[in-house]
Amino acid sequence: MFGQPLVDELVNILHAHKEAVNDPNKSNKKALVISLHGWPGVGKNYAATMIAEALYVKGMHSKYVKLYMGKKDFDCSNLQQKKEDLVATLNSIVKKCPKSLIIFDEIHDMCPSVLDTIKPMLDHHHAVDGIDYRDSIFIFISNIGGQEIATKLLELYDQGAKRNDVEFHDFEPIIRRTAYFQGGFEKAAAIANHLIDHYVPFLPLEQQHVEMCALAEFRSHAIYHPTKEMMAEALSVITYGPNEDQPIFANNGCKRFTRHIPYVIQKNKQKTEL
Ligand SMILES: Nc1ncnc2c1ncn2[C@@H]1O[C@H](COP(=O)(O)OP(=O)(O)OP(=O)(O)O)[C@@H](O)[C@H]1O
Repeated sequence: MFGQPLVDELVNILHAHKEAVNDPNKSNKKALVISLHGWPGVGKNYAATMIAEALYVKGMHSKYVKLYMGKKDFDCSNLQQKKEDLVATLNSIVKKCPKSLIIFDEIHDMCPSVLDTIKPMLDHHHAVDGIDYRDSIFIFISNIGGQEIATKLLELYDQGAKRNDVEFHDFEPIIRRTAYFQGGFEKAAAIANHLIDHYVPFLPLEQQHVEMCALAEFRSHAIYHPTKEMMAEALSVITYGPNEDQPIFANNGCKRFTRHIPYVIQKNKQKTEL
C-alpha cells in the first residue's frame, strides 16, 4: 500500500478487535465497524481485499465474506424487500460464522435508509434476532469525503505538515459531517449514534505514489525494468488536481493502470518485434 500512512493503523485496529473477540471475559461489546473514505483508485478496495485475505483462507471468496455493491444491490426500487433480504442473509451468515466480514462498497450510490436496517447489528447488543454480531466486522467503502480529505490535506501541507504527520482526528470530523448528508449515509443512525468505530481517510495519491503503483503493476506482469518510454506511456493517463493551479493529486489514483499497463506492454512487444 503506497502513500497511505493512516491505513497502516488498520492493522492495530484489527488486532485490538481480535484480542477482544478472543478475550475469555468477553470484553467485546459490539461489532467492529470501519468506514473507508477517499477518491477513486487510492486503495480502499485493495485494503478491504487484503483484510479478507488475511482473515480467511479463501479471502473474498469465503462464504463468510459478504460483499454488497451500493448501486447494484441497493438502488431505491423494491426497497422493503431488499431490506428484508439483507437482514435474512446477514442473520444466516453470522449465525453460521460469528466472525464474518460484511463489506458495503459504493455507499455513495446506495439508497438512503438501507444502513438503518442493520443498525441493531452494529450496536451494543448481545444478540439480534437471537444472533450475536459482536465478533463480526463491517466495512463501509465510499468516495464520500474524498474532496474534503484532499482540501484538508492541502491545508495541512500549507501549515508545514508532512504526509506522514497527519492523524485520524485531522479528518474524522469533516468526513462524519460530509457523510451524514450523502448517499447511503444520509441521516444514517450508524453515524448519528456513533456506531462507526473508525473513519479511515485514504489520502489522494501524488506523483511518486502513482509511479510506485505503475512499477508494481509492471512487476505483476514480470516486467521488472520498464523502459523510460513505457513508464511515460503508462503515466500519460494520469491527470492531476484538485484544480489546474494545484496539479498535486492524481485524480483517479492508480485505478487506470490495471487496464492501461497490459496495453503498454503489448504495444512495446509489438514495437520490439518489428
Ligand atoms: N495506495 C495504493 N497502493 C498500492 N496500490 C494501489 C493503491 N491504490 C490503488 N492501488 C492499485 O490500484 C488498484 C485500484 O485501487 P482500488 O480498487 O483499491 O481503488 P478504490 O480506492 O477502491 O477506488 P474506487 O473508489 O473507485 O472503488 C488496486 O487494485 C491496486 O492495484
